[in-house]
Amino acid sequence: MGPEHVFRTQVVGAAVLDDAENPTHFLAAQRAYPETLRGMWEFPGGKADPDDASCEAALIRECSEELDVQLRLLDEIPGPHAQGWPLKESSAMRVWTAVVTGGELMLGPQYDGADHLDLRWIPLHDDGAAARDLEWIPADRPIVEALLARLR
Ligand SMILES: Nc1nc2c([nH]c(=O)n2[C@H]2C[C@H](O)[C@@H](COP(=O)(O)OP(=O)(O)OP(=O)(O)O)O2)c(=O)[nH]1
Repeated sequence: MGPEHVFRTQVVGAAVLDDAENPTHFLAAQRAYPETLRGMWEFPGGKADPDDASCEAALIRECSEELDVQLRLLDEIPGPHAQGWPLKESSAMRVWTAVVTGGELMLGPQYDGADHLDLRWIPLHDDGAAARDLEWIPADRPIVEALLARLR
């Protein structure tokens, strides 16, 4: 896929950090559906709709709907395409670091959302061991590496 490839579906994802200045953990979410992705870990987010004013607005909306929290976006983790990181032939994801500015994340057994089986804070300063140990959606692995490299 060359740099001119157009991805039909724009996905957006958040690498939610526990702190903007001195992050020690980021949030990973375990997908509940579809069956082929069930149990795999991802960045919370979803598809941008035509109604969203921007990808940033889409990401804030998705996280409000799915996680019931307000996010402040920090920096984009730039992927190899203008549309971000390729997921499939037809889709790519733009990813931002972010912090929670409103609401409260429900983790572990308290989490009752339909989209995820589990939400977990993953430590950043173990050389990426805990992050790499999760069974990520395969397309997310390079994004995880870029995140770890950026926050090292
Ligand atoms: N949210 C998210 N989706 C990802 C990641 N990696 C990855 O390959 N994907 C894929 C899975 C899905 O095919 C697509 C995102 O769709 P989604 O199901 O999360 O989006 P949505 O909430 O708008 O869902 P829907 O209404 O269409 O069900 O991108 C990731 O890290 N986060």
